[in-house]
Amino acid sequence: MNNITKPNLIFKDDLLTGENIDRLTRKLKDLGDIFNDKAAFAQMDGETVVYDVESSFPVAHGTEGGLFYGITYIHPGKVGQEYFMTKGHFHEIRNRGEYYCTLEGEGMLLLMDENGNTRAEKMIPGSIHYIPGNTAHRTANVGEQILSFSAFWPSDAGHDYGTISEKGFSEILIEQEGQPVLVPNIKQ
Ligand SMILES: O=P(O)(O)OC[C@H]1O[C@](O)(CO)[C@@H](O)[C@@H]1O
Ligand SMILES: [Fe+2]
Repeated sequence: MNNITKPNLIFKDDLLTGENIDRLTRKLKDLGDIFNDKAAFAQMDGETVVYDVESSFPVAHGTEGGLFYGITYIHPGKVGQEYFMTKGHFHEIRNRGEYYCTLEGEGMLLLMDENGNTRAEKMIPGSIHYIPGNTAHRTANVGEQILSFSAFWPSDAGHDYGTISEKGFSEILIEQEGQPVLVPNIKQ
């Protein structure tokens, strides 16, 4: 394998044409509970798009043994010191894992286990990230352009947003002196 040149991804758009495609846009007004700086949030336009997700569902939701594919595009921006980021979730069937592959931009993937231990992985174009089962995941755009990444997850995984929307992650990602830094979440 050492001498093989890895191909560029060429399926970025092809899989996302045709039937069974879902397109979702999340705006600031949909994400009021995830940002800690409520004063900064209140000053911003709720219609601002934070991220778009295009997903391909070749089988019905809940089908055991199938796989879904999606691309998420997170716009650059911050609410106070916190970067624009996804809602974040555990999977409804907790032990289901997922892969992310970064396409463009610069990001951080936050991973939190069920004991509340949070860690972060840097996302750069081409980086591949394994999200184990029983792990909440959230992605933040820490760059100045769009962060896009593809995701592959089991069609029976489902999304559980409840825990995260209530308590958040145990650590939050903020900009300090121009750098992304994880700090304890006072909400917990
Ligand atoms: O579902 P959230 O937390 O808004 O984040 C969107 C991302 O998560 C997924 O729902 C899958 O885990 C993808 O479709 C997308 O990459
Ligand atoms: Fe997921």
